[in-house]
Amino acid sequence: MNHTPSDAEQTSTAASAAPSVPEPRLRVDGLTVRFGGLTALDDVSFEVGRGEVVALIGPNGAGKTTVFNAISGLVRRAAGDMRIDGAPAPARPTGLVGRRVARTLQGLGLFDSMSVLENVLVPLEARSGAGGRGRRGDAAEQASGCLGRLGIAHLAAVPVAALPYPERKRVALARALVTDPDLLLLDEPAGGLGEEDIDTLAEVVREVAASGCSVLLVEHHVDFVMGVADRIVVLDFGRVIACGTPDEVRADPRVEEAYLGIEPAA
Ligand SMILES: Nc1ncnc2c1ncn2[C@@H]1O[C@H](COP(=O)(O)OP(=O)(O)OP(=O)(O)O)[C@@H](O)[C@H]1O
Repeated sequence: MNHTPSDAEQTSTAASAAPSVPEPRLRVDGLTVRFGGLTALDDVSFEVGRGEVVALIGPNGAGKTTVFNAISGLVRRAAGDMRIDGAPAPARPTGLVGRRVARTLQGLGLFDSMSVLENVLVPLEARSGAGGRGRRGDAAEQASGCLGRLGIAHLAAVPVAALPYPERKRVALARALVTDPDLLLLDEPAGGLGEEDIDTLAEVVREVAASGCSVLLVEHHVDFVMGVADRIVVLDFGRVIACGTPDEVRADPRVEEAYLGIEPAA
């Protein structure tokens, strides 16, 4: 007997034949965070794909750092779902262990009395616990390689306290990159840097993304963001007011009004 497939069967066959779409590296869906009576984030949704650079921009107090803190499990969500490679993001920071997520901090958070190399070894030693001799050797090699990648290998033995701010920022970036993360969260990476250092930073971010690592960055330096981001998410008063390519976001009158400081045309 001839069998003509029903619409439902056709749809089901088409669905099973369709190539599976990989999960985004990070999916934030309906994220809401409250501090007492203040709603710092209100139903925020966006994604970061694999090897994609996404920038979060917005005025002071818009909620950018709170997004990072929520992803890191440092603040409690009132609502929303967050997934890293399809698995729920942790509710506590310790839940990030083993998740291949690294973050830099606005305040850098370096150990000033320790050398550059010792600082960059910290996450590797934390990962391997006490570690055996062999693993310590591997870690030192890995850390030195990372310092070389960021052009600061010659500073390995220098105490961090003796370094000028731009070099300290490179150390903080090296400490995040040394664990070879799949998702890198950069909190104001260009802040306090001169033009030359910002150009170098942009190159590093592009290289990191080209290697498959996804980058989510919070940044006020608009030229850096426009040059390095594949997509930009604009927050204002805890809500997403625009999302798109740099050109799309630049042309959006809501963004000009809220953030870029240009009066929208009447
Ligand atoms: N731990 C906290 N307790 C109470 N309020 C907080 C806390 N953290 C942030 N906020 C408030 O939440 C809102 C969002 O702050 P957040 O630091 O995320 O903004 P931001 O966009 O990163 O700002 P900036 O660009 O100045 O760093 C602000 O009104 C801030 O005062």
